[in-house]
Amino acid sequence: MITLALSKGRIFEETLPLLEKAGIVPSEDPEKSRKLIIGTNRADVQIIIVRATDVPTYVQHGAADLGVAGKDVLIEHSGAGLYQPLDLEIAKCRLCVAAPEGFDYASAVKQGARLRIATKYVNSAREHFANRGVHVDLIKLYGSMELAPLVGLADAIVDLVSTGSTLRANKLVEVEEICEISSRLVVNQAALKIKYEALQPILDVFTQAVA
Ligand SMILES: Nc1ncnc2c1ncn2[C@@H]1O[C@H](COP(=O)(O)OP(=O)(O)OP(=O)(O)O)[C@@H](O)[C@H]1O
Ligand SMILES: O=P(O)(O)OC[C@H]1O[C@H](OP(=O)(O)OP(=O)(O)O)[C@H](O)[C@@H]1O
Repeated sequence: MITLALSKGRIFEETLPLLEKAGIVPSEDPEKSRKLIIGTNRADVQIIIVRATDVPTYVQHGAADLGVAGKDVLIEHSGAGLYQPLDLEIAKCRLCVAAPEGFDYASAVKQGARLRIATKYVNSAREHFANRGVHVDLIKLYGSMELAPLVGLADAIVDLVSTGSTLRANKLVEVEEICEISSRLVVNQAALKIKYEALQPILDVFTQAVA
């Protein structure tokens, strides 16, 4: 049995066409079903539905043989035991620093001010501000980062931006790009050896599909 870990929403939807090319069709839609283990048209392939941030953990421990996870998630996770053979170029966005429209971020940085930064991405944020020599207090949040500066919890945020509509709706502006984000295939290193004959054809199809 091959077990693939996916999160509901954009990762599941954007991975579907790749799976189809590999001849794998899920037998249920995770948006409609409460099942966490979904079968496929192939008796030897199943899909487990997990939180996006949990995908690397399931694959690292071998509870899933492979999975799809955003680079943002992989940077925050240690990545130990994970083979990352492929950028699938799906779920594309960028990790950014954003601040309220009226906040002069550049001069605050120039003056050496200590900034309060709210984010789910503490490792990425810590590294970014350390590289730039900006003093920050990081405030860990688990979602809706855009709210933090609006209610005085933070001066700025580090979050994902795609169309920019969430920032605009909350009167925030992007002040720095940290890195581009897309989702990667992650494979359990031991599974790749033990289940090579079953896994390699799937990896090959995915590789061709994104070439
Ligand atoms: N607006 C976006 N546009 C494109 N890709 C995005 C966007 N937001 C997030 N992503 C990418 O898709 C991945 C999955 O996002 P999703 O919103 O499904 O989960 P999440 O809510 O961030 O995670 P969790 O449920 O664990 O808190 C993210 O890790 C990121 O790589
Ligand atoms: O620049 P935008 O296109 O507005 O996308 C950015 C938003 O998307 C993500 O959130 P989340 O995945 O929770 O929201 P979504 O599913 O509505 O994109 C991210 O945390 C931002 O809030």
